[in-house]
Amino acid sequence: MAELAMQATALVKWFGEGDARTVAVQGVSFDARFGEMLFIEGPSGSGKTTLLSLISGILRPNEGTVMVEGRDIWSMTSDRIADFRLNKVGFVFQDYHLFPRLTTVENVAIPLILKKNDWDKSIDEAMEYLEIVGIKDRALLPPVKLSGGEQQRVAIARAIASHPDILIFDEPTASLDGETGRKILDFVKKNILTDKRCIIVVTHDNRIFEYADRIMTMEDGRVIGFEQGGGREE
Ligand SMILES: Nc1ncnc2c1ncn2[C@@H]1O[C@H](COP(=O)(O)OP(=O)(O)OP(=O)(O)O)[C@@H](O)[C@H]1O
Repeated sequence: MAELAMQATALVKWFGEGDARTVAVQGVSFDARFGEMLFIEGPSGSGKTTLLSLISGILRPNEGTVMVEGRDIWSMTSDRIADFRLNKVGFVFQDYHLFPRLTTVENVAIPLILKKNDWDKSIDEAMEYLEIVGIKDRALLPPVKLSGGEQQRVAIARAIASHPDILIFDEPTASLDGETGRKILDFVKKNILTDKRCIIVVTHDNRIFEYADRIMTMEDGRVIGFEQGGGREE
């Protein structure tokens, strides 16, 4: 079996207290393996976003552990947790979160600059990631001049600039038409998924389930099942 990139055990997260308490995640355990594309699906409000925040070092669980490289991330100091967020996890958000006043290449260079790299070197390196995602010719344009699929690629280039072990996509196809969505998933599976990385995709879009290696289904803050996905390879 492939090596584990992350192992979550008995995670619990609630918001509010007393009568106002909502238990968003109620005892969730799962692992993510290097080289796999793991989909997390479930109805709105089932706890998917909260779970992602717990495993990516954004939100501290009330109970449970998130083991990465043999350590519970939540037992680390806040500096180490910040380091984990910056270096081990990448996010591609549904609405891309690109900065409109920066050029495409500057958007991709942001994580490199945050790591205190030299500006020119960061731009050069960002160009390499734009080449990987196939839109180097768009480097000097602002994101608003790009199509939805191209903006998604910018977000992917920015996410992989940190060389994350765990790359998380939140509803990657929600703003794309069916064909562009499938093209993006094909591309990600062929070019972004490696045997040293795992990709977690949160989605409602059953048109793309064929790309999953495993599909985890959530309901009311709990995992109600795992299925093998199509594991599609072109
Ligand atoms: N910051 C918060 N404060 C209070 N309740 C919250 C908070 N964040 C989430 N919740 C509640 O926790 C539950 C799970 O929400 P969550 O956003 O994790 O679900 P989801 O499956 O990601 O939903 P969606 O698909 O709509 O994004 C919901 O009942 C939600 O209202």
